[in-house]
Amino acid sequence: MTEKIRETLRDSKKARWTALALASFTMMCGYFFADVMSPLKGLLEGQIGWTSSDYGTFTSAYGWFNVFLLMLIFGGIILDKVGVRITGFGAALIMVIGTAIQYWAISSTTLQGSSIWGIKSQVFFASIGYATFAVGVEVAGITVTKVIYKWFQGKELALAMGLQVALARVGTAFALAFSVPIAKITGVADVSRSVLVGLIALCIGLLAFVVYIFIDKKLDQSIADAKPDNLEEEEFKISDIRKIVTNKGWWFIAILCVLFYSAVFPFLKYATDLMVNKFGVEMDLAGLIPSLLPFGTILLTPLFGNIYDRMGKGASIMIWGSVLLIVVHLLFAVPFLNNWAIAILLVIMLGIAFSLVPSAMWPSVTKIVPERQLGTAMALIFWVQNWGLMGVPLLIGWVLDKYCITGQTVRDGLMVNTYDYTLPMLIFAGFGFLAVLFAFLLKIEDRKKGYGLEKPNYIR
Ligand SMILES: NCCCC[C@H](NC(=O)[C@@H](N)CCCCN)C(=O)O
Repeated sequence: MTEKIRETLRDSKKARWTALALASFTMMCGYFFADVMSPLKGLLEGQIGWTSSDYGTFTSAYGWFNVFLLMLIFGGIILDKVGVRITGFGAALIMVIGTAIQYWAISSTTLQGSSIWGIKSQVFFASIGYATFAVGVEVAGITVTKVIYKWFQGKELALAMGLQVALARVGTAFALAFSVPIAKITGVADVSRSVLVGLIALCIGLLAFVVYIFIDKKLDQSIADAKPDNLEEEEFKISDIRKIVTNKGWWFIAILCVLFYSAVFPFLKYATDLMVNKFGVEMDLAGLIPSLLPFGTILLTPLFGNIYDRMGKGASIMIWGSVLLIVVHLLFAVPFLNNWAIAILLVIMLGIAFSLVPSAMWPSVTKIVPERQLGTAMALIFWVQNWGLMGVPLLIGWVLDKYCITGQTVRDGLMVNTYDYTLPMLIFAGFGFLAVLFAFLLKIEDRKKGYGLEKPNYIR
């Protein structure tokens, strides 16, 4: 049996790392686009008259279809039923379509001045585009998890997942660092230009996935050739959903995930604005400090993944990452700590937290559910998480508009509000406290059920 398994294409280092590179590239483009608007909050206010609440509505649209129309869950079920090739291609195509809608909305002048259901038309359609894109990028995310498990099970699983996340962070870092310069490249600020660059990147990402499809076919063929004729694999059944949602360990990971990520991704959406308002950084440079966060994680996530592969301690890694998250957000909340050097230090610390938890969390899911349920289990975790990714930016936008406006100022010749970020940062720290609690519960559950979260992934 062991002999047979060794004969599949996944045993070729070149093949499995190439597969990882292609799928991760598609995700990197998706992550670039996901955050391309984040550093543009100030420009959106000045150039096309968006308020913080408009911006909050737009960013929260990320979860509209995923959460309310259950698109993510359908995506997970489709993934477990039809496999990574069709699902991944469909997801990449949906990303391109959503991005194109958003580009049209942002660049259109005809939408300005009207509204739909009380939302500015331009905000509404940009949000629809972003919500569509979000279905694609989230389903692509779960597909890539299954892709990595397919190629790396019993091998460098957490390292591979860490590298995929690291490349995704490169996409985020590029968006945070270059979105404003791209918008201003001609000297006249145009936010739609950054969105267009994202659209082009995603078209290339789609092509990369098409290439992946050919390698994946070869892998399946090699697995079929190596498998004894009488060995039937158990297929995913809809009743498996019940098994997933009655699994306590799965719930602890899902809740930890929503809490932890709610204190990171929504924070990033406002981080550029925080740098300007609290730390007095010039708007053109303000995106650079938050962009250090993904840069740090690029090295650290695979590093911690490698440690998990070889030494285990997955549940403990998640606890330490969540503790660090609280420390960072509490320090961000302290009013007199307002020097930009402190902001850099805190972002670096947040980068460590943001490497620890994901490096251990995603490989751990594969230890809690069997492979045939992996797509659906991941989709359900992402679904729970998307409530946070959708609700928290909305909450922070509302809190800022309602409680945190301290005055007005002229930036880049445009009149904008100034904000006190203490309250939003305390809210983020609160998520961190709850995350630590659930990380502990997960560790206890692991001890009871013997998932092996504290054990190495690598089978020698
Ligand atoms: N192989 C799966 C890795 C998941 C990585 C994880 N992504 C998510 O949690 C997404 N649901 C949210 C992506 C939001 C993008 N702005 C991550 O750590 O990025």
